[in-house]
Amino acid sequence: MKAGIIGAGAWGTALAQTLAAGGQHVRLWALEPEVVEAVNNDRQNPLYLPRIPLSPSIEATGDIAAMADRDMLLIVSPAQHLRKVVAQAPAGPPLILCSKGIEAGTGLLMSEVAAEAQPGSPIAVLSGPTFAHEVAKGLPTAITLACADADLAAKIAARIARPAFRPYLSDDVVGAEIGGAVKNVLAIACGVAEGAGLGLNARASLISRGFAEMTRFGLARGARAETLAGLSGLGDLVLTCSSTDSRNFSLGKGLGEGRAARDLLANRRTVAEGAFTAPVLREAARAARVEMPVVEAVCALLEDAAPLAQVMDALLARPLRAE
Ligand SMILES: NC(=O)c1ccc[n+]([C@@H]2O[C@H](COP(=O)([O-])OP(=O)(O)OC[C@H]3O[C@@H](n4cnc5c(N)ncnc54)[C@H](O)[C@@H]3O)[C@@H](O)[C@H]2O)c1
Ligand SMILES: O=P(O)(O)OC[C@H](O)CO
Repeated sequence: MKAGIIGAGAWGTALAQTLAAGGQHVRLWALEPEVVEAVNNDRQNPLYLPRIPLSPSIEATGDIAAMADRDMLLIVSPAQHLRKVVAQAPAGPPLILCSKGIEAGTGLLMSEVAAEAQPGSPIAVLSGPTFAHEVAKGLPTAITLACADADLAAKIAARIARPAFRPYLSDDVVGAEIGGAVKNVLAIACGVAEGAGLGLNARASLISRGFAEMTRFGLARGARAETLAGLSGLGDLVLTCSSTDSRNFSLGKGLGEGRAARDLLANRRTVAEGAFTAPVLREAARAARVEMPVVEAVCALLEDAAPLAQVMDALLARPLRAE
Protein backbone atom coordinates (compact mmCIF):
# COMPACT_ATOMS: atom_id res chain seq x y z
CA MET A 1 0.00 0.00 0.00
CA LYS A 2 1.39 3.39 -1.01
CA ALA A 3 -0.76 6.09 0.53
CA GLY A 4 0.18 9.74 0.31
CA ILE A 5 -1.36 12.39 2.49
CA ILE A 6 -1.18 16.02 1.42
CA GLY A 7 -1.59 18.37 4.36
CA ALA A 8 -0.18 17.77 7.83
CA GLY A 9 -2.58 19.71 9.99
CA ALA A 10 -4.48 17.87 12.71
CA TRP A 11 -6.61 15.84 10.30
CA GLY A 12 -3.89 14.88 7.82
CA THR A 13 -1.65 13.79 10.67
CA ALA A 14 -4.45 11.78 12.31
CA LEU A 15 -5.21 10.07 8.99
CA ALA A 16 -1.52 9.28 8.54
CA GLN A 17 -1.46 7.75 12.00
CA THR A 18 -4.56 5.67 11.21
CA LEU A 19 -3.27 4.39 7.87
CA ALA A 20 0.16 3.66 9.37
CA ALA A 21 -1.37 1.30 11.92
CA GLY A 22 0.07 -2.13 11.40
CA GLY A 23 3.33 -0.78 10.01
CA GLN A 24 2.07 0.39 6.58
CA HIS A 25 4.29 3.07 5.08
CA VAL A 26 2.58 6.46 4.73
CA ARG A 27 4.11 9.56 3.18
CA LEU A 28 2.86 12.86 4.61
CA TRP A 29 3.43 16.21 2.89
CA ALA A 30 3.67 19.19 5.22
CA LEU A 31 3.82 22.85 4.27
CA GLU A 32 5.91 23.80 7.29
CA PRO A 33 9.54 22.55 7.41
CA GLU A 34 9.31 22.39 11.22
CA VAL A 35 6.46 19.89 10.92
CA VAL A 36 8.50 17.72 8.53
CA GLU A 37 11.39 17.78 10.98
CA ALA A 38 9.26 17.10 14.08
CA VAL A 39 7.45 14.16 12.45
CA ASN A 40 10.62 12.56 11.09
CA ASN A 41 12.89 13.22 14.06
CA ASP A 42 10.64 13.35 17.11
CA ARG A 43 7.59 11.37 15.95
CA GLN A 44 5.38 14.31 16.92
CA ASN A 45 3.40 17.10 15.30
CA PRO A 46 3.37 19.62 18.15
CA LEU A 47 2.09 22.40 15.88
CA TYR A 48 -1.16 20.70 14.91
CA LEU A 49 -1.64 17.44 16.81
CA PRO A 50 0.21 17.81 20.10
CA ARG A 51 0.74 15.02 22.63
CA ILE A 52 0.13 12.16 20.16
CA PRO A 53 3.18 9.90 19.62
CA LEU A 54 3.28 9.18 15.89
CA SER A 55 4.01 5.90 14.15
CA PRO A 56 7.55 5.31 12.80
CA SER A 57 5.87 4.26 9.53
CA ILE A 58 4.98 7.88 8.76
CA GLU A 59 7.55 9.61 6.58
CA ALA A 60 7.09 13.37 6.31
CA THR A 61 8.27 15.38 3.32
CA GLY A 62 8.20 18.99 2.23
CA ASP A 63 8.46 18.00 -1.43
CA ILE A 64 5.05 17.44 -2.99
CA ALA A 65 6.71 15.79 -6.03
CA ALA A 66 7.70 12.95 -3.67
CA MET A 67 4.05 11.86 -3.91
CA ALA A 68 4.61 10.72 -7.51
CA ASP A 69 4.98 7.04 -6.56
CA ARG A 70 1.80 6.98 -4.40
CA ASP A 71 -1.25 5.07 -5.61
CA MET A 72 -3.78 7.13 -3.69
CA LEU A 73 -3.61 10.69 -2.41
CA LEU A 74 -5.60 12.01 0.53
CA ILE A 75 -5.99 15.78 0.17
CA VAL A 76 -6.27 17.36 3.62
CA SER A 77 -5.54 21.05 3.15
CA PRO A 78 -7.92 23.78 4.29
CA ALA A 79 -10.70 24.17 1.71
CA GLN A 80 -9.52 27.58 0.52
CA HIS A 81 -6.06 26.16 -0.36
CA LEU A 82 -7.29 22.96 -2.01
CA ARG A 83 -7.20 24.24 -5.61
CA LYS A 84 -3.53 25.23 -5.37
CA VAL A 85 -2.51 22.07 -3.53
CA VAL A 86 -4.31 19.72 -5.94
CA ALA A 87 -2.79 21.52 -8.93
CA GLN A 88 0.68 20.87 -7.47
CA ALA A 89 0.03 17.20 -6.65
CA PRO A 90 1.22 14.54 -9.11
CA ALA A 91 -1.54 13.57 -11.56
CA GLY A 92 -2.88 10.05 -11.86
CA PRO A 93 -3.77 8.47 -8.52
CA PRO A 94 -7.29 8.81 -7.09
CA LEU A 95 -7.75 11.94 -5.01
CA ILE A 96 -9.57 11.40 -1.73
CA LEU A 97 -10.78 14.81 -0.60
CA CYS A 98 -10.91 15.25 3.16
CA SER A 99 -11.40 19.04 3.38
CA LYS A 100 -14.76 20.50 4.37
CA GLY A 101 -15.83 23.73 2.77
CA ILE A 102 -16.93 25.66 -0.30
CA GLU A 103 -14.47 27.68 -2.35
CA ALA A 104 -14.77 31.46 -1.95
CA GLY A 105 -15.12 33.34 -5.21
CA THR A 106 -16.43 30.37 -7.19
CA GLY A 107 -18.94 28.75 -4.81
CA LEU A 108 -17.61 25.37 -5.93
CA LEU A 109 -17.57 22.23 -3.81
CA MET A 110 -14.18 20.60 -3.24
CA SER A 111 -14.83 17.83 -5.81
CA GLU A 112 -15.64 20.50 -8.41
CA VAL A 113 -12.49 22.44 -7.53
CA ALA A 114 -10.35 19.29 -7.71
CA ALA A 115 -11.86 18.33 -11.07
CA GLU A 116 -10.87 21.74 -12.41
CA ALA A 117 -7.40 21.69 -10.83
CA GLN A 118 -6.57 18.20 -11.98
CA PRO A 119 -8.92 17.08 -14.77
CA GLY A 120 -9.20 13.33 -15.23
CA SER A 121 -8.10 12.22 -11.76
CA PRO A 122 -10.66 9.96 -10.07
CA ILE A 123 -12.23 11.69 -7.05
CA ALA A 124 -13.67 10.46 -3.77
CA VAL A 125 -14.75 12.32 -0.64
CA LEU A 126 -14.07 11.20 2.92
CA SER A 127 -16.19 13.04 5.47
CA GLY A 128 -17.92 12.41 8.78
CA PRO A 129 -17.86 12.94 12.54
CA THR A 130 -14.14 12.72 13.12
CA PHE A 131 -12.30 14.81 15.69
CA ALA A 132 -8.67 14.32 14.69
CA HIS A 133 -7.29 13.74 18.17
CA GLU A 134 -9.78 10.91 18.79
CA VAL A 135 -9.03 9.22 15.47
CA ALA A 136 -5.29 9.53 16.13
CA LYS A 137 -5.77 7.77 19.47
CA GLY A 138 -7.55 4.90 17.73
CA LEU A 139 -10.95 5.61 19.26
CA PRO A 140 -13.90 4.09 17.33
CA THR A 141 -14.92 6.21 14.34
CA ALA A 142 -17.29 5.79 11.39
CA ILE A 143 -17.05 7.95 8.29
CA THR A 144 -18.64 8.31 4.83
CA LEU A 145 -16.56 7.50 1.76
CA ALA A 146 -18.37 8.88 -1.28
CA CYS A 147 -17.39 8.15 -4.86
CA ALA A 148 -19.36 7.99 -8.11
CA ASP A 149 -17.40 4.86 -9.10
CA ALA A 150 -18.60 2.04 -6.82
CA ASP A 151 -15.67 -0.27 -7.65
CA LEU A 152 -13.12 2.42 -6.79
CA ALA A 153 -15.02 3.24 -3.60
CA ALA A 154 -14.87 -0.39 -2.52
CA LYS A 155 -11.13 -0.57 -3.25
CA ILE A 156 -10.37 2.61 -1.31
CA ALA A 157 -12.60 1.53 1.59
CA ALA A 158 -10.80 -1.79 1.88
CA ARG A 159 -7.48 0.04 2.04
CA ILE A 160 -8.35 2.70 4.58
CA ALA A 161 -10.57 0.64 6.90
CA ARG A 162 -9.03 -0.27 10.24
CA PRO A 163 -10.53 -2.12 13.21
CA ALA A 164 -11.59 1.18 14.81
CA PHE A 165 -11.95 3.23 11.60
CA ARG A 166 -14.98 2.20 9.61
CA PRO A 167 -15.89 3.76 6.25
CA TYR A 168 -19.45 3.51 4.95
CA LEU A 169 -19.84 3.73 1.17
CA SER A 170 -21.95 6.19 -0.78
CA ASP A 171 -22.18 7.32 -4.39
CA ASP A 172 -23.53 10.73 -3.35
CA VAL A 173 -20.40 12.90 -3.53
CA VAL A 174 -22.31 16.19 -3.48
CA GLY A 175 -24.36 15.12 -0.46
CA ALA A 176 -21.26 14.13 1.51
CA GLU A 177 -19.57 17.43 0.71
CA ILE A 178 -22.55 19.63 1.52
CA GLY A 179 -23.03 18.00 4.91
CA GLY A 180 -19.39 18.63 5.89
CA ALA A 181 -19.36 22.21 4.63
CA VAL A 182 -22.69 23.33 6.11
CA LYS A 183 -22.24 21.73 9.52
CA ASN A 184 -19.21 23.96 10.19
CA VAL A 185 -21.35 27.09 9.85
CA LEU A 186 -24.09 25.61 12.05
CA ALA A 187 -21.47 24.68 14.68
CA ILE A 188 -20.58 28.38 14.93
CA ALA A 189 -24.25 29.10 15.67
CA CYS A 190 -24.32 26.45 18.41
CA GLY A 191 -21.11 27.86 19.87
CA VAL A 192 -22.75 31.29 19.99
CA ALA A 193 -25.65 29.78 21.94
CA GLU A 194 -23.16 28.26 24.39
CA GLY A 195 -21.11 31.45 24.76
CA ALA A 196 -24.17 33.61 25.26
CA GLY A 197 -25.68 31.20 27.79
CA LEU A 198 -28.81 30.62 25.70
CA GLY A 199 -29.28 27.10 27.05
CA LEU A 200 -29.47 23.57 25.76
CA ASN A 201 -32.99 23.98 24.33
CA ALA A 202 -31.60 26.67 22.03
CA ARG A 203 -28.74 24.42 20.98
CA ALA A 204 -31.08 21.52 20.16
CA SER A 205 -33.33 23.86 18.18
CA LEU A 206 -30.35 25.20 16.24
CA ILE A 207 -29.22 21.67 15.42
CA SER A 208 -32.71 20.66 14.22
CA ARG A 209 -33.51 23.84 12.31
CA GLY A 210 -29.94 23.97 11.01
CA PHE A 211 -30.36 20.43 9.75
CA ALA A 212 -33.54 21.58 7.94
CA GLU A 213 -31.44 24.30 6.28
CA MET A 214 -28.72 21.81 5.34
CA THR A 215 -31.37 19.52 3.84
CA ARG A 216 -33.09 22.27 1.85
CA PHE A 217 -29.78 23.48 0.45
CA GLY A 218 -28.49 19.98 -0.20
CA LEU A 219 -31.62 18.89 -2.06
CA ALA A 220 -31.44 22.05 -4.18
CA ARG A 221 -27.87 21.10 -5.14
CA GLY A 222 -28.78 17.51 -6.02
CA ALA A 223 -27.80 15.78 -2.74
CA ARG A 224 -29.85 12.87 -1.45
CA ALA A 225 -31.77 13.23 1.81
CA GLU A 226 -30.39 9.97 3.24
CA THR A 227 -26.82 11.18 2.75
CA LEU A 228 -27.60 14.38 4.63
CA ALA A 229 -29.13 12.30 7.43
CA GLY A 230 -26.02 10.08 7.56
CA LEU A 231 -22.53 10.31 9.04
CA SER A 232 -21.29 13.12 6.79
CA GLY A 233 -24.37 15.28 7.47
CA LEU A 234 -26.37 14.87 10.66
CA GLY A 235 -23.65 12.76 12.31
CA ASP A 236 -21.00 15.43 11.86
CA LEU A 237 -23.47 18.19 12.70
CA VAL A 238 -24.24 16.62 16.08
CA LEU A 239 -20.55 16.11 16.86
CA THR A 240 -19.41 19.57 15.87
CA CYS A 241 -22.32 21.34 17.56
CA SER A 242 -21.65 19.65 20.91
CA SER A 243 -18.11 20.35 21.98
CA THR A 244 -15.43 22.99 22.34
CA ASP A 245 -13.13 20.38 20.75
CA SER A 246 -14.58 21.83 17.54
CA ARG A 247 -12.75 24.91 16.29
CA ASN A 248 -15.98 26.15 14.70
CA PHE A 249 -17.99 25.70 17.90
CA SER A 250 -15.21 27.46 19.86
CA LEU A 251 -15.20 30.36 17.42
CA GLY A 252 -18.95 30.71 17.92
CA LYS A 253 -18.55 30.51 21.69
CA GLY A 254 -16.16 33.45 21.53
CA LEU A 255 -18.67 35.42 19.46
CA GLY A 256 -21.41 34.54 21.96
CA GLU A 257 -19.22 35.83 24.78
CA GLY A 258 -19.08 39.17 23.00
CA ARG A 259 -15.66 38.96 21.37
CA ALA A 260 -15.18 40.32 17.84
CA ALA A 261 -14.76 37.88 14.94
CA ARG A 262 -11.72 39.77 13.65
CA ASP A 263 -9.97 39.28 17.01
CA LEU A 264 -10.94 35.62 17.22
CA LEU A 265 -9.73 34.96 13.67
CA ALA A 266 -6.56 37.09 13.77
CA ASN A 267 -3.24 35.24 13.70
CA ARG A 268 -4.76 31.81 14.25
CA ARG A 269 -2.78 28.84 12.99
CA THR A 270 -5.61 26.31 12.92
CA VAL A 271 -8.55 26.59 10.57
CA ALA A 272 -12.19 27.28 11.48
CA GLU A 273 -13.65 26.46 8.06
CA GLY A 274 -17.14 27.73 8.87
CA ALA A 275 -15.90 31.33 8.93
CA PHE A 276 -14.89 31.02 5.25
CA THR A 277 -17.83 28.88 4.19
CA ALA A 278 -20.54 31.05 5.78
CA PRO A 279 -20.55 33.98 3.32
CA VAL A 280 -20.13 31.69 0.29
CA LEU A 281 -22.96 29.48 1.50
CA ARG A 282 -25.19 32.52 2.07
CA GLU A 283 -24.55 33.64 -1.52
CA ALA A 284 -25.21 30.19 -2.92
CA ALA A 285 -28.39 29.80 -0.87
CA ARG A 286 -29.72 33.18 -1.93
CA ALA A 287 -28.95 32.39 -5.57
CA ALA A 288 -30.82 29.09 -5.26
CA ARG A 289 -33.68 30.81 -3.35
CA VAL A 290 -33.14 28.51 -0.37
CA GLU A 291 -33.91 30.05 3.02
CA MET A 292 -31.05 29.61 5.51
CA PRO A 293 -31.82 31.96 8.40
CA VAL A 294 -29.32 30.39 10.82
CA VAL A 295 -26.56 30.73 8.21
CA GLU A 296 -27.61 34.36 7.62
CA ALA A 297 -27.42 34.97 11.39
CA VAL A 298 -23.91 33.48 11.59
CA CYS A 299 -22.79 35.73 8.72
CA ALA A 300 -24.19 38.81 10.47
CA LEU A 301 -22.21 37.96 13.61
CA LEU A 302 -19.01 37.17 11.72
CA GLU A 303 -19.32 40.45 9.84
CA ASP A 304 -20.19 42.34 13.02
CA ALA A 305 -23.22 43.63 11.12
CA ALA A 306 -25.53 43.58 14.16
CA PRO A 307 -25.32 42.88 17.90
CA LEU A 308 -26.16 39.36 19.07
CA ALA A 309 -29.42 40.44 20.75
CA GLN A 310 -30.67 41.91 17.48
CA VAL A 311 -29.62 38.82 15.49
CA MET A 312 -31.41 36.58 18.01
CA ASP A 313 -34.56 38.74 17.94
CA ALA A 314 -34.63 38.58 14.15
CA LEU A 315 -34.34 34.77 14.21
CA LEU A 316 -37.05 34.37 16.84
CA ALA A 317 -39.40 36.87 15.18
CA ARG A 318 -39.56 35.02 11.89
CA PRO A 319 -43.13 34.18 10.83
CA LEU A 320 -44.55 31.07 12.48
CA ARG A 321 -44.66 28.19 10.03
CA ALA A 322 -45.02 24.44 9.68
CA GLU A 323 -42.00 22.41 10.74
N1 LIG B 1 -9.18 18.62 12.59
C1 LIG B 1 -10.17 17.76 12.43
O1 LIG B 1 -10.61 17.13 13.38
C2 LIG B 1 -10.77 17.54 11.05
C3 LIG B 1 -11.56 16.41 10.84
C4 LIG B 1 -12.13 16.21 9.59
C5 LIG B 1 -11.91 17.12 8.57
N2 LIG B 1 -11.14 18.21 8.80
C6 LIG B 1 -10.92 19.13 7.67
O2 LIG B 1 -9.59 18.96 7.20
C7 LIG B 1 -9.13 20.19 6.62
C8 LIG B 1 -7.78 20.52 7.24
O3 LIG B 1 -8.00 20.78 8.60
P1 LIG B 1 -6.96 20.45 9.76
O4 LIG B 1 -7.73 20.39 11.01
O5 LIG B 1 -6.12 19.29 9.39
O6 LIG B 1 -6.05 21.77 9.73
P2 LIG B 1 -5.31 22.47 10.97
O7 LIG B 1 -6.15 23.59 11.43
O8 LIG B 1 -4.92 21.47 11.99
O9 LIG B 1 -4.00 23.01 10.29
C9 LIG B 1 -3.99 24.05 9.33
C10 LIG B 1 -3.50 23.46 8.03
O10 LIG B 1 -3.49 24.49 7.05
C11 LIG B 1 -2.31 24.37 6.30
N3 LIG B 1 -2.03 25.61 5.62
C12 LIG B 1 -1.86 26.84 6.16
N4 LIG B 1 -1.56 27.73 5.19
C13 LIG B 1 -1.57 27.04 4.03
C14 LIG B 1 -1.32 27.39 2.67
N5 LIG B 1 -1.02 28.65 2.33
N6 LIG B 1 -1.39 26.42 1.72
C15 LIG B 1 -1.70 25.14 2.05
N7 LIG B 1 -1.92 24.74 3.33
C16 LIG B 1 -1.86 25.69 4.30
C17 LIG B 1 -1.27 24.00 7.34
O11 LIG B 1 -0.10 23.52 6.74
C18 LIG B 1 -2.05 22.95 8.11
O12 LIG B 1 -1.96 21.71 7.45
C19 LIG B 1 -10.22 21.23 6.90
O13 LIG B 1 -11.01 21.39 5.75
C20 LIG B 1 -11.05 20.60 8.02
O14 LIG B 1 -12.40 21.01 7.99
C21 LIG B 1 -10.55 18.44 10.01
O1 LIG C 1 -12.83 21.41 14.70
P1 LIG C 1 -13.83 21.50 13.60
O2 LIG C 1 -15.00 22.35 13.94
O3 LIG C 1 -13.17 21.88 12.31
O4 LIG C 1 -14.43 20.03 13.38
C1 LIG C 1 -13.55 18.97 13.06
C2 LIG C 1 -14.24 17.90 12.25
O5 LIG C 1 -14.77 18.45 11.05
C3 LIG C 1 -15.30 17.17 13.01
O6 LIG C 1 -15.82 16.12 12.22
